[in-house]
Formats: sequence, C-alpha cells, structure tokens
Amino acid sequence: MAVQPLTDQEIQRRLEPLPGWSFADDRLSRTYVFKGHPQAAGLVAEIATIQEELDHHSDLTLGYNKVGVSVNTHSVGGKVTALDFELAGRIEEIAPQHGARAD
Ligand SMILES: C[C@H](O)[C@H](O)[C@H]1CNC2=NC(N)=NC(=O)C2=N1
Repeated sequence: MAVQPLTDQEIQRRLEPLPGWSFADDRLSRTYVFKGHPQAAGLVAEIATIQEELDHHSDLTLGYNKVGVSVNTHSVGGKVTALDFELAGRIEEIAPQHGARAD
C-alpha cells in the first residue's frame, strides 16, 4: 500500500521513543548541538548518505555547531508519514557517534 499521512494521534505515539523530536506545521524536526563545526558537518554528510539509501530527504540546516533536521513527505502533499519516522530513527542511531547532544 502506498505511504499515507499519519493521524495526529499516531504521530504523537511514534514521537514517544524520539525525545528531542517535535511535530509542528506538518513537519518532524529536531536540532542537534556539537562541540564544533567539523562534528556538525560530519553528521550532515552521514545523514545525506542515509537519505540516498532511503530515497527520502529532509531539509538540513548546518550552522557553526548546530544541525537542524526538518522532514515531511512531499509525495503526499507535505504531510508526516512513516517514512519520516524511519529517517528520524536512523538519524537518532548515528547522531551520538558524532558527539551530538540536545539543543
Ligand atoms: C523520485 C524520488 O524517489 C522522490 O522524489 C523522493 C525523493 N525524496 C523524498 N523525500 C521526501 N521527504 N519526500 C518525498 O516524497 C521524496 N520523494
């Protein structure tokens, strides 16, 4: 079955194991903070690799020591789907290896 927008209730349920992630304006978002720029840029590069593997891409913001991730699913008109949660989960797995901490 094609990917479907999740209900608000389902989104809240799926957010529970993802502390730091939030849902607003039909997007899942999170900010990570790092010791410095190379660490932040390293996470962005690894996220890009994962996004190509999943064929699902977030909007990434790279600052001096911060990375912002914001994602929804374009193919359903910009709503949050299971694909967005899959990407968020994959990012959570690798972020600690780059020294990421909560904003
Ligand atoms: C052709 C390609 O598979 C699609 O455009 C993919 C690429 N990455 C994507 N990323 C996101 N966030 N939503 C999509 O619907 C999407 N679609």
